[in-house]
Amino acid sequence: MIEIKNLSVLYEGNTEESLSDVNLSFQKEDFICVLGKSGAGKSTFIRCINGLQKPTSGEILLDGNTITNASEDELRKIRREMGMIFQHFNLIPRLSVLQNVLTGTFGYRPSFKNLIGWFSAEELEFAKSVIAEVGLSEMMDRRVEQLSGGQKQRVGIARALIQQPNVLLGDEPVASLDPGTSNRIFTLLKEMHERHGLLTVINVHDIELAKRYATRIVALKDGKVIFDGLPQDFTEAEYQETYESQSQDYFFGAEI
Ligand SMILES: Nc1ncnc2c1ncn2[C@@H]1O[C@H](COP(=O)(O)OP(=O)(O)OP(=O)(O)O)[C@@H](O)[C@H]1O
Repeated sequence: MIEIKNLSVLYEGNTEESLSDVNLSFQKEDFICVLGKSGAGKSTFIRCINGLQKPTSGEILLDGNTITNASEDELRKIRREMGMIFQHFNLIPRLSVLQNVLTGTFGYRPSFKNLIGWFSAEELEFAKSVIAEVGLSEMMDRRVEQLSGGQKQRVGIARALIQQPNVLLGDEPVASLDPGTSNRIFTLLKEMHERHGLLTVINVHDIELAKRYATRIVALKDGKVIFDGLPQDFTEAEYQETYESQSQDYFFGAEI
């Protein structure tokens, strides 16, 4: 579904590549957690997939169509296929849950409709159904600034779902949340992955979450893929190589 071929990124002014000859192939069934210490290249990787960052060399294909060399018009279509969730949610604080979720349709509606804020009855119904899916029906009209972090991320997920994407990308979506809330958000993401057949690729710092929820782990170090495999095969040795430090025993001592 997504093919990543010889992907490299060298930012202007840097001497070291931030991604270096990355080759990966992702399928619809994958729920991928991307691990790596700070600066390993995780955000750059996600930004390349959704076309926000142009690689220095290499190519990314979505269902056989180039993302890397797409025109602005093609890129707009490709981005509609890809929902994105963020660490800091990127919501509009003074708008309601419903209004924020509806902004997820802006990429594919005529701009005059966005300007006057006109939505059809079907669009409103669909927005309400995705809000129900993330468990926020009771809060539909509440301003987003009044919500907790976990609730805000649920709005972020609903805003991605309203696009009816085939791919969901997340750049550290739980980094600002406590462990219990992070687990609940991952449970929701896994449900959405299974229910909607969404290829999911998420950067995460928390290895425990990755081991619990991912169907596949990709680890980056200095811009290179150093592990691509099943969560159970990401053991102490892989942890040490990825983070250059020893893991806490409980990660590997117990079944998680
Ligand atoms: N716009 C940029 N210009 C120059 N260098 C950049 C830019 N963005 C990232 N880098 C560099 O690229 C490398 C990878 O950064 P990236 O943000 O992709 O890593 P990361 O794994 O997501 O880190 P973190 O977990 O801290 O967010 C780092 O060395 C970083 O300094």
